[in-house]
Amino acid sequence: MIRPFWEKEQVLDDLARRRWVLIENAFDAQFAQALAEAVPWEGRDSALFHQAAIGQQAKQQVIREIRSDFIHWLDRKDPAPVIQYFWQQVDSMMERFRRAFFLPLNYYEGHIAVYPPGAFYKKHLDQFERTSYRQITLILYLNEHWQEQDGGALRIYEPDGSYVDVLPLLGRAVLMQSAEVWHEVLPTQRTRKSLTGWFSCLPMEERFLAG
Ligand SMILES: O=C(O)CCC(=O)C(=O)O
Ligand SMILES: [Fe+2]
Repeated sequence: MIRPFWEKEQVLDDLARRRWVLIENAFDAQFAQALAEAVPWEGRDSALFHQAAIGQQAKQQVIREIRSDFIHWLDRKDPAPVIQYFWQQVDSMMERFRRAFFLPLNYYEGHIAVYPPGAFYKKHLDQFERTSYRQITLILYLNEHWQEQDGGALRIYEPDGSYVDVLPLLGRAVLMQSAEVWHEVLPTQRTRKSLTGWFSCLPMEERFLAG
C-alpha cells in the first residue's frame, strides 16, 4: 500500500535542506479507499469526527476563524486492518527518521481530517508555542481528481516569503519540519480529505499522559 518513500535518500535530504518535501505516488488508491471506508465521513454530524481545536490539552479551543476542519484521531487499538497497517508504517518511518536526523523521536499522533466545502486552516506552524515536541509533519492526501478550481491547496511558505501551492491529490505526501515551515490550507470548494500526523520527541512524563 504505502511504498517506503522514507527510505529514499533524496526525500530525507530535501526534508533536511529545504525543510519540506512533496512526494508523488507515495501510496496507492487502494490504501486511500480502505482508509476512507475504515473512517467514513458522513457529514458534519458524523459520529467518528469532531470539529478540530487548536492549542494543547486544557487550552484547546475550537476557533472557527482559524481552522474549520473535522478530525478523527487514529487509535493504535483500532482493529481495522488498514489502520493497523498504517501504524506499522509509522513505526518504520519513525525509526528511519530517528537514524537519519539523530532525533529521539518516540511518539506519533495523527488524524484523518475532512475539510467540508468552505473549510480552511489559516497560516500556522505545527509546533506549539509552549512546547517543542513536534518535529516532523506528515500529510497524506486522499482526494481523487483534484483540480486547481477546487481550491483547498496547501500553501507552503518559503523563508523568503514566496510560496508553493500543493493540490491535495491522492497519492501525494508532504513531509515538513514542524517548527520551521509556515503553511495554510486555502478554502476548499470540495470535501477534502487527508491524513495528517506528527512525529514528536516527548519527555517521559508526557509520554505517560499520552498513553
Ligand atoms: O491538510 C493539509 O494540507 C495541512 C493540514 C495542517 O496544516 C494541519 O493539520 O496542521
Ligand atoms: Fe499544519
